[in-house]
Amino acid sequence: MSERVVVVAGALYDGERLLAARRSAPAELAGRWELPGGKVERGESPTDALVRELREELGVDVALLARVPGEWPLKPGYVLQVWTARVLTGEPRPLEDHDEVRWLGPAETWSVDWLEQDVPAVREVLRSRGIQPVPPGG
Ligand SMILES: Nc1nc2c([nH]c(=O)n2[C@H]2C[C@H](O)[C@@H](COP(=O)(O)OP(=O)(O)OP(=O)(O)O)O2)c(=O)[nH]1
Repeated sequence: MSERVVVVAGALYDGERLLAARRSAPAELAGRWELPGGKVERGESPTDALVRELREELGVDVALLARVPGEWPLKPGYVLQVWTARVLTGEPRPLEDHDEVRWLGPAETWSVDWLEQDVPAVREVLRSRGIQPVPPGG
């Protein structure tokens, strides 16, 4: 039986602004926006994995703040878990898997083309921050 793959992602905040990252690969996801992160490796804790992924992908050291309640299905066998975080050192830049990063103020949250599977997670991130979750297109 195949194991469930946990993908961990960061909702990085700078004040009220949330960081979105545009994927450059694989082809079917390229151009769409996501919360940066990656797969938890065998023997690694989800939080260690997230700190590692954000260092590799964005060149930043982060402090994780809180787990956003819930988890969201991605492709079959994959689930997404999200933590809010803030940058301790570095300025996020796209080093791996992404070709652009953007800080989004509350009114700009839905101005990027999020991966469909990320939309409920982003909505929950906003709710956990006490921001009225205006739906995409709303
Ligand atoms: N990081 C991340 N991945 C997501 C999100 N939404 C979503 O469907 N995915 C998918 C894309 C990938 O198929 C998978 C995560 O893999 P990844 O490629 O980011 O992870 P990784 O760095 O550990 O992978 P790898 O390149 O080492 O294989 O989950 C999201 O918000 N963040």
